[in-house]
Amino acid sequence: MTELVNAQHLGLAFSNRQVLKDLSFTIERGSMTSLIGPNGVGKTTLVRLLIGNLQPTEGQLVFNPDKQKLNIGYVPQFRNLEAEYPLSIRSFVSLNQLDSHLPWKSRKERQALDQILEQTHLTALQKTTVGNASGGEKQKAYLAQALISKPDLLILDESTASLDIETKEEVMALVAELNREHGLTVIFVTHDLELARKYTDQYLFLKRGQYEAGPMSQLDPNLELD
Ligand SMILES: Nc1ncnc2c1ncn2[C@@H]1O[C@H](COP(=O)(O)OP(=O)(O)OP(=O)(O)O)[C@@H](O)[C@H]1O
Repeated sequence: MTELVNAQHLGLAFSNRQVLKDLSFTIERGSMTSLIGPNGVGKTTLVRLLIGNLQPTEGQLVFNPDKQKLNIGYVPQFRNLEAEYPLSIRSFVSLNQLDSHLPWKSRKERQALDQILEQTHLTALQKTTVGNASGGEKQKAYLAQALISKPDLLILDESTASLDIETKEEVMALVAELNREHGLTVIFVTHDLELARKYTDQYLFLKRGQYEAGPMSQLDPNLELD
């Protein structure tokens, strides 16, 4: 595996409040890492650093290949879209397709859409309006929308919270399949240690002023968050 992200002695302070301190870790290409830790410990702050909308106050984030910013796919916590939401799943996914500024889709863009819909098992549902899709289908549509821009890294930010257990599993099984078959690199921000253990191979555990990182097999089996 090659490194995608190398965080070197990262620190982040908001005015006089130090949130992250001397944080060093790597994210390998094709890995699935759970970002865990109690409420308020700095997980969102770290995500904002990775996305590039905050700059570290100490240390640095180095990307491989060397660039200022990664192309990040981001899937937020599930938010329901009402039944009246009129876009089809296909159109919804294409909202994030930034290849051209033409008012119509090129053949290449249509093919890319077909491919993502297939990879996320949404082909048969592509004409369904998002408003009429189930919770799991909606979350898969958000996932497909994040993937259409071919991100270097997919961040699932509590993306399974507030879904029922079966749907959480369905979404994570799909992410794991995308990781296995297409080498997708994933950071899963979660409080759900069961899902983290089942679906991800690495962990980064932020504690107040400290952290732990390593293969998931080394995470304390008795750990409880919050
Ligand atoms: N823009 C900001 N200005 C000042 N303080 C901030 C700012 N953003 C976050 N913080 C503080 O930084 C700390 C870390 O917040 P952050 O949202 O990163 O935690 P978190 O681990 O994501 O929490 P949760 O699990 O509850 O989402 C908190 O004490 C928060 O109040």
